[in-house]
Amino acid sequence: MDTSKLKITFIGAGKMATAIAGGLVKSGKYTPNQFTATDKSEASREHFIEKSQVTNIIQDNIQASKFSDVIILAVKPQQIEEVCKEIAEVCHDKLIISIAAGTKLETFYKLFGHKRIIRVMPNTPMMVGIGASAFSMGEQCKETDKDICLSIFSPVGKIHQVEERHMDAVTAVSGSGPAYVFQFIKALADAGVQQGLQPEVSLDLAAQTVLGAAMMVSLNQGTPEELTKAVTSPNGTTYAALCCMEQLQFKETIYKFVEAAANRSIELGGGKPKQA
Ligand SMILES: NC(=O)C1=CN([C@@H]2O[C@H](COP(=O)(O)OP(=O)(O)OC[C@H]3O[C@@H](n4cnc5c(N)ncnc54)[C@H](OP(=O)(O)O)[C@@H]3O)[C@@H](O)[C@H]2O)C=CC1
Ligand SMILES: O=C(O)[C@@H]1CCC=N1
Repeated sequence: MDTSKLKITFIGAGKMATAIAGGLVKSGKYTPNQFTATDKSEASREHFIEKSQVTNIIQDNIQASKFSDVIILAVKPQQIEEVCKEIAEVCHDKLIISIAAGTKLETFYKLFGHKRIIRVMPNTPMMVGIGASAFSMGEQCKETDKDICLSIFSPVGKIHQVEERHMDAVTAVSGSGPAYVFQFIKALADAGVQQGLQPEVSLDLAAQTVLGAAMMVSLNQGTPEELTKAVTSPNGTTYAALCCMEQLQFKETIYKFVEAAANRSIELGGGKPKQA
């Protein structure tokens, strides 16, 4: 679709809005003047301008919403209600996209008095064009609204449509996921330092290894199991490490922290976490 005339407002210009706007400008699919952003915090406003190249940033949420076609709600879940109540009167004819963790479509229906809302769970690697996101459509969304949503999130990564009941799982896997991977990279690099490597060499080797392995999965070079097998020589170094990982319950540990994130997403949406 032709997005050249689309006007988009971010309410909240923090880390995630910066990643989306910055990634879209870098992709060349949008120009900085198609975006407006608002933020209460001066530090966030300055960071947003510096990283996204978008300079149209103000403090008035109503003004910023009035003249845009799409409003992206990018404040923390705890700030969503206040912001929606403030801008609802100028949003009757707007497509609303929320990226807030946990907050349900039903909540937005009540706050806006219409159902032209899309819930998206993005992630910060959008800043470098390799995001992963999923979305669920509100009941009054048109097919063109889906096209608009795809035109915003697909230039900066992959996007999947999911049923809303799966949004907590998406949040726990790909929304929070970059943090798990950063922790893994840091630990792998630190372990390399412990084995005698220079810190910058070890960090580069660790990051490049994660990047390469992820690319192999993403480009369908094999299943993770097949690709693991290809690295593992009989009774070799990888085999020794994999035995140790199994003993340390590596997989079970991942299940547990992903469950903790999903449960927190459920709580943020006003629900009761699932029992383990
Ligand atoms: N960070 C991530 O990786 C991801 C975040 N999300 C979701 O995105 C949303 C934003 O997260 P994130 O970018 O990390 O958060 P940030 O805190 O970085 O950004 C939110 C910004 O909104 C500002 N703000 C608060 N109240 C208002 C208001 N009334 N009007 C305008 N601006 C306001 C905040 O200012 P102040 O700090 O002064 O309150 C802050 O600068 C959250 O709902 C989160 O669940 C989803 C996927 C990934
Ligand atoms: O930590 C959070 O709550 C947000 C949602 C997903 C990633 N960051």
